[in-house]
Order: sequence, then structure tokens, then C-alpha cells
Amino acid sequence: MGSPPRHEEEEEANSQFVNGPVIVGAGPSGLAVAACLLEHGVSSLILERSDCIASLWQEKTYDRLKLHLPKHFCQLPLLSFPQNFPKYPTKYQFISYMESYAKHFSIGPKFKQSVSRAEYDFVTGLWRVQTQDSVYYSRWLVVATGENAEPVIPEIPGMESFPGPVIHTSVYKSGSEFRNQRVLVVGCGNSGMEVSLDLCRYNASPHMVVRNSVHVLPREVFGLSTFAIAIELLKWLPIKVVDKLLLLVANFTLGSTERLGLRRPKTGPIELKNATGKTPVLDVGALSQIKSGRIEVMEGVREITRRGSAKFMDGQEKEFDSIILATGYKSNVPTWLKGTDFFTEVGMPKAPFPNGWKGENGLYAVGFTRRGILGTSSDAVNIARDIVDQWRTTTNGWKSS
Ligand SMILES: Cc1cc2nc3c(=O)[nH]c(=O)nc-3n(C[C@H](O)[C@H](O)[C@H](O)COP(=O)(O)OP(=O)(O)OC[C@H]3O[C@@H](n4cnc5c(N)ncnc54)[C@H](O)[C@@H]3O)c2cc1C
Ligand SMILES: NC(=O)C1=CN([C@@H]2O[C@H](COP(=O)(O)OP(=O)(O)OC[C@H]3O[C@@H](n4cnc5c(N)ncnc54)[C@H](OP(=O)(O)O)[C@@H]3O)[C@@H](O)[C@H]2O)C=CC1
Ligand SMILES: O=C(O)C(=O)Cc1c[nH]c2ccccc12
Repeated sequence: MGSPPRHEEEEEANSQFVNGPVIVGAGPSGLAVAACLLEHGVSSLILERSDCIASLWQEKTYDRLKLHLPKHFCQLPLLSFPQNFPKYPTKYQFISYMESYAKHFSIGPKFKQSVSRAEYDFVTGLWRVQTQDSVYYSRWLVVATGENAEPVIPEIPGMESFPGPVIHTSVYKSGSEFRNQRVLVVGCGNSGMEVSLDLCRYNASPHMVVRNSVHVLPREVFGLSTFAIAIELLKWLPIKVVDKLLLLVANFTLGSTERLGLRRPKTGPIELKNATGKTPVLDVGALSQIKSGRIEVMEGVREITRRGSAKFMDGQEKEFDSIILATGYKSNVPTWLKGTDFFTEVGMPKAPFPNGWKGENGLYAVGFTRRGILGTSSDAVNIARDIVDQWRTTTNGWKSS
């Protein structure tokens, strides 16, 4: 029996130099960067932990999800949505667009490659990117793992002893699994609102926890997208004024949300989005279910009991069959990217938009703008231009010196 290979020999056998950037993540952001690079003749290697592109959309979203911004805000650079898509495409249409996008540019990511560590080697001037089976070396590392890489699971006392199912919205598919159930929905962002609405359609009884304040805006006003109106107004007016107008319109069309238990933050919706990343809820029907009492708004949860009830901050106690955590997502960058202070401890670029796309030594970040696909597109164009400029001053990606 031969002795087992030494660590360095093993690494040697499974390592490869990538003549172009390594992109981590085959979501919209990774694909957009790859496409913009190919447009200028630069190829790249995408490493993706799951076995498909756009895995967030394919595997972690509910059946009834539609884009809630009009389609022209959600398309990637260089290829538009098909003409026949509705104003608010379904998730299936969005996925089919992403599939055609990858096919159009012949982008073939390496699947089932979870990046566990990446760091810059100052000696060789290369990024060393480690997955479970290989090590890749490249001059450029593009982080495209997204703001929604991992679910946020809150620590609620007693939750582990709840007798029924406790799931995060990333595994919720449809209310059909919760028919006639009393369901505690923790969180009131877009996911909490839309899951609660979906549950109503299956005759479940959702109780939605609102521990704080929330801005709810109509998705449309007089047939025009509220988001599009805001973008237009921002070209002429300061944020504070646009926020005032949005709130006027929201109060006019939706009525006061405060009396429904949905207190508004003191800061306006766009100012808050810019400062904290907190996305306002764009209402697609949940509010009318709250008004009719079919969705009950509850205060923060104090404790979950092993008997299957939840105790709330206001002293109420209610029994539930299931719990759905609509508590949002987080970046996973700090778990695998080492030796750089470009990202904060929660895995977001330190530099504010629009400057968070470029780090040092060939490091880039795409899709961390808290501006959805719109932000992704802006980052992808900037990153590709920057890398292509370097590529052109080198031979085959190597410095010609
Ligand atoms: C329910 C929901 C609805 C949304 N709706 C909209 C909308 O209507 N409009 C809009 O503009 N935005 C929307 N968003 C925001 C969403 O983040 C973007 O649409 C988009 O998916 C971001 O793309 P991304 O490529 O940056 O991230 P992701 O789509 O999350 O892709 C990141 C990829 O990286 C992979 N990955 C992560 N870690 C690793 C690792 N260590 N190694 C290898 N691969 C890794 C993941 O598997 C994933 O495939 C929505 C988000 C959610 C959760
Ligand atoms: N149709 C669409 O286009 C949709 C888009 N999205 C997008 O996906 C992204 C993620 O949205 P979402 O999943 O809603 O996540 P968000 O981060 O937007 O919302 C999380 C919610 O959970 C609450 N929360 C977190 N922890 C606790 C806790 N311990 N107890 C009680 N409440 C808690 C938060 O409250 P607090 O504010 O107090 O922290 C907040 O209300 C957003 O950008 C959203 O716009 C989502 C669904 C549909
Ligand atoms: O739905 C989302 O999560 C998005 O990221 C889309 C989006 C980008 N910028 C916004 C501002 C207000 C509401 C939604 C978005």
C-alpha cells in the first residue's frame, strides 16, 4: 500500500489556473458579469454551489411569486425580456429568461462547486479559490454570492420545542401545505406579506408578527408603478420631498396603515432604503386581507411553548399548527472570503453605492447594492469594463511587463 499523498501533492493534482476571472455564484449577478465580459472577448469561470443557475429563484422561492417592479427594471445588460412578457413577470418567466440568457451567451458554470475559502496571495499576485474538490487560481475574483445567500433564523425562546413544523420562507412553496391551519408568520417584509396572502387563498389563518415599523406602499398608482414614479421624481426633487409625496399617495390609496397595527418608520421609505437597505413593502393584496381581519397582525413574539402556542409581547397567547419565518436573508461572504477588509462583518461592501463594486488586487463585488437587479446591472457593466481594460493591457490575461 502506498502512503497517502501529501497535502501539497493532492492540491497540485486538483488545482487549475483560470485564464480570466473566477466568479463565485451563478445567480443573475454572476451571469451578468460573465455576459458583459464575453461581449469583449474575455471568458471567465463561474463556480456555483447548487446544480442550476439562478438557484435562489429556482429553489428558494414560492410558486406564486411575481416580480413586483415592472420588467424593465429587472432585466440584465445586453438582453431584454421577450416582448410578450407581462409587466410583472412570474418567477417562472424570470427563470426562463435567465436560462435563455445563459444559453445566449454560452455561459456554462461549474455546478456543485461550493467555495469554502478564497484569499489573495501577495507572492503570486493571484486569488486562490478553494471548493470541495479543487483549487482555482486567478488574477480576478468576482463575488456574486448575493445578499440573500443564507436565511436569517431568529432565536426565539422555546422555538426548538414547538411541536409543529417551523420553516423559513426560502422553503415555502404554497399555502396548499397549510390548508385550514393556524400559521404564525414571523416578519412583515415583502416575503411575510406575500406568504400571509398566499395562506389566505388556502383558507389558512395567518397571524403575522410585526415587531417594529414598516412602510407599505401601493405597487401601482393609477396604473403606474409606484417605483417607476419614484425614480422619475427623484430626477427632479430631493429624496425627502419624494418620500413625502409617496406617503401622501400611500395614505390616499391605502388609508392609514397605523390603525391596522402597521406603524410607519419616522424616516421615509426611500431614505430608509438607502440608509439601511430595508425594502418597503409593495402591496399586492395583503393589506386588504389585513383590513378584513383574515390576516391578523400580532406584536413581537416573547416565547414559543412546547404546547404549540406563542406568547406575544402584549400578553396574548395563541395556539398555532405551523410557524413560517419570514425573517429575511444574509450574505455569506465572511464565511469564505479571507484576508480582505473590503466587506463588513455582515458581508456587505463597506463603500456605499455606487462605489461598492471594486476592491483591491482584482477583487470585485456584484449585486450587493440593495437595489435588486437594477443594482446588479450597474455593477456588472462597471466590473466588466474594469477587467476588460486590464485584460487589454496584458497578454492572455498575464501582465506583459
Ligand atoms: C423572494 C425574493 C424576490 C425578489 N424579487 C426581486 C424583484 O422582483 N426584483 C429585483 O430586482 N430583485 C428581487 N429580489 C432580489 C434578488 O436578490 C435579486 O433578484 C437577485 O436574485 C440577486 O442576484 P444575485 O446573483 O446577486 O444573487 P442570487 O440570486 O442569490 O445568486 C447567488 C448565487 O450564488 C451561489 N452561492 C452562494 N454562496 C456560494 C458559495 N460559497 N460558493 C458557490 N456558490 C455560492 C448561490 O447558490 C446562488 O446561486 C428578490 C429576492 C427574493 C428573495
Ligand atoms: N415579489 C417580490 O418581488 C418580492 C421581493 N422580495 C424581496 O426579497 C428580499 C427579502 O425580503 P424578506 O424575505 O421579506 O426579508 P426582509 O429582510 O425584507 O424582512 C424581514 C422581516 O423579518 C422581520 N424580523 C427579522 N427578525 C425578526 C424577529 N426575530 N422577530 C420578528 N420579526 C423579525 C423584520 O423586522 P424588522 O424590520 O423589525 O427587523 C422584517 O419585517 C427583499 O429585498 C424583498 O423586497 C421578497 C418577497 C417578494
Ligand atoms: O424587491 C426587491 O427586493 C428589490 O430589491 C427591488 C428593489 C430595488 N430597489 C427597491 C426599492 C424599493 C422597493 C423595491 C426595490
